[in-house]
Amino acid sequence: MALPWAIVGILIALEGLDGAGKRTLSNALVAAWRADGSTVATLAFPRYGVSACADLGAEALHGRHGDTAGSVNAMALLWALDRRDAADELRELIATHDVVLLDRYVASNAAYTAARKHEGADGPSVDWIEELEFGRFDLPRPDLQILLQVPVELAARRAKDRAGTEADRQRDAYERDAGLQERTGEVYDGLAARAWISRWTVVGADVDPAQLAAQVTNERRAASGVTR
Ligand SMILES: Nc1ncnc2c1ncn2[C@@H]1O[C@H](COP(=O)(O)OP(=O)(O)O)[C@@H](O)[C@H]1O
Ligand SMILES: Cc1cn([C@H]2C[C@H](O)[C@@H](COP(=O)(O)OP(=O)(O)O)O2)c(=O)[nH]c1=O
Repeated sequence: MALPWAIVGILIALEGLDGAGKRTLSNALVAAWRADGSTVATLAFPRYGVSACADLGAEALHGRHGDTAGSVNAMALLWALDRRDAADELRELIATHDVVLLDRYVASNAAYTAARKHEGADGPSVDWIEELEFGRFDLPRPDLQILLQVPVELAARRAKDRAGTEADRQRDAYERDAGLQERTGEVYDGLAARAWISRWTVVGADVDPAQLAAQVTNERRAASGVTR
C-alpha cells in the first residue's frame, strides 16, 4: 500500500564519456549523501548480468552477434529495452529513497546515437530517443542530469589504463573509436546547453563530490520544503 507520506525522491542521472569517472564520482556522491542521513539507491545502465538486452549489447560491442553493432538503431533499441524492463523498479526506488542516482540513463542513448550518426543535440536521433524512451516506454524523467565533462584524451587514457588493469574491462568498439568519443562529448555539451529533458549541472574532472552532494541536497530540500 502506498503510504500517504511516501518519500518522493529526486532522480539524478550521471552522464559522461567512457572513462570520464562516472562510477568513481557516483561512489563518492553516495557516500556523502549517506553520511548526511539521506537514503540513496543506485542503478547503473546498461544492467549487465541482469538484462539480456544489456548483455547482448555489450557482447555486440565486443564483436559478437554478427552485424548487430553496425546498426546504430539496433544498438540503441537494446539499451532502451534494458531501461524499459527497469521502469517499475525505478519507480519503486524513487518512492522509497531520498535520492536515486543512475550511472548513465537515457541521455547516454541520445548522445551516443546522435554521435554515431554525425548529428547534433537537436537532431532527429535525440528526438527519436526522447519519443521512444520517455514517450512510448514512459520511463521516469530525471529531475537533474549531471554531465561529468572531462577532456576526451583524459577519458580515453583512463579507459585504456583500466582495460590494462581490470580483467573484465577490455575496451569495446565505442571506447576504441576516438572520433565517436569526441562527437559524443559535443552532443552531451549540446544536450546540457539546451536543458534537454531536465536541468543539467556540468562538472569537471576536479569536481569536489562532497560539495556537489551538498548542493544537490540543498536544492532538493528547498524545492520540497523539507527541513530534515
Ligand atoms: N577523479 C579521478 N582522478 C583520478 N583517476 C580517476 C578519477 N576518477 C576516475 N578515475 C579513474 O579513471 C578510470 C575510469 O573511471 P570510472 O569511474 O570507471 O569511469 P566511467 O564509469 O565514467 O567509465 C578508473 O580507473 C578510475 O579509477
Ligand atoms: C546506457 C547506454 C550506453 N551506451 C554506450 C556507452 C558505452 O560506450 C557503451 C557501454 O556502456 P558503459 O556504461 O560504458 O559500459 P562499460 O562499463 O561496459 O564500458 O554503450 C549507449 O550508447 N546507450 C545507452 O543507453
